[in-house]
Amino acid sequence: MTVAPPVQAKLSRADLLEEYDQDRPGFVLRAARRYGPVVELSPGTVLVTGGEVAHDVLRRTNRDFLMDRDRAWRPTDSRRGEDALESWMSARRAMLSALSGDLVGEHLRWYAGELATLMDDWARIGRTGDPLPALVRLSTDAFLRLCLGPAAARRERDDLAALVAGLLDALNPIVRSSVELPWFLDRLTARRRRATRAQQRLDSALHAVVDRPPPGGLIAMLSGAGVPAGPLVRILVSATIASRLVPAAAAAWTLHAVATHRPQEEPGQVVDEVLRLRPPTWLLHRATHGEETSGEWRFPARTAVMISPYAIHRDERHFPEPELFRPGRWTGARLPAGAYLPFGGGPRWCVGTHLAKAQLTTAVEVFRRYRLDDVSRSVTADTSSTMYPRGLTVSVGRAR
Ligand code: HEM
Repeated sequence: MTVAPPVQAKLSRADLLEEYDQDRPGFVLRAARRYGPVVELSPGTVLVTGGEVAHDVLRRTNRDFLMDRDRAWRPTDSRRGEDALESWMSARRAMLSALSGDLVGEHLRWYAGELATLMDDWARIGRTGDPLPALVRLSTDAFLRLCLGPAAARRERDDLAALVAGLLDALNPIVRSSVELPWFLDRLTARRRRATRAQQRLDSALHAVVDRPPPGGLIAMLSGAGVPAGPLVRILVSATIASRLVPAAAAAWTLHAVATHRPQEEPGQVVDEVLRLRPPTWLLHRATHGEETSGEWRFPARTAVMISPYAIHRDERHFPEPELFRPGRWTGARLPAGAYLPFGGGPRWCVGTHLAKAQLTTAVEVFRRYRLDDVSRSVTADTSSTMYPRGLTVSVGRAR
């Protein structure tokens, strides 16, 4: 027999949103402690904080749990069998394979050099100020250079970077808000029209590149592998957005961890521990269209499912003393599926995982060459969309 997730006690939807907006990660952790792995926050919205259920939901994405965040429940093209989904999945297979090959080796050498130049600049001043904007510029530029190839002119990358930034600026008020309008109202709002225009500008710039891809880059490689222009542009839009703030947030948390703890463990373990405590994508979203069950839980039709890697990564069964930063815990670690999800899971796990982990490991190696101290007054986590550090300042001494 299956049961519906419990309803969060006696709070109106407005009260719930207010409590959530005051301290989103704290809200999620309290809900996990109070109600267990699955809780219905309000009718139609379920929060998953248990790794086992999260793994099952992610595994069944594209079939039973869809990528839709659209509360209007319009017909979706994110379901198995739809042409748009099939072409997306085939483009992502091609991108995954390209990003695990030779392309990344040269890229990492360039990335290490750029990051060292940035650190040298900071060392000259003696401190970073807020490091996030510079890290955002670096991660955006890094992915665009990978796309266009090392020979492409700097100006071409800068032009595309401006369009990516424009689209994210336009999307920001929409994704940061905890209130979602029904689609027929949403599409009439000025903010949605602005986002649509920004997306069209980026789409057409990427189409122009895909029509005549510069040699030696990811786009030329994917075009050469037969990925059609339409799906290629779609996945490039998604990847250019995904490779801007999220990897920069991860790099900023890594800088913070190295400056605060001076960890001596393997760089890869340091990265795993940073992403455990500070997963930039700290909430994942899925939706049911029909009624679904997972283990003992029943998810009614048209449920918005929020999955919290942030809470899942604090499960004491797998991570004793979970709030402590302890990279050594990763030595010989064997975790059950769903216990660690910084890059998601199931068929829609992050396409950039290999690239992102390699960049972060490189970043640990570069950061360690400097004398770093956390001199921030207080560092808090901004969680209105991606989890990134606010208030971080690091004092930077010259390379030893
Ligand atoms: C530390 C850095 C990164 C983290 C923590 C991260 C995390 C994630 C997560 C959790 C998802 C799954 C979202 C979901 O299930 O709803 C995702 C998806 C995705 N990521 Fe990343 N990501 C990172 C870097 C990158 C980079 C560098 C790229 C560039 C290729 C990238 C491209 C993508 C794309 C295209 C998707 C969508 C996949 C799909 O829907 O099929 N990510 N990322």
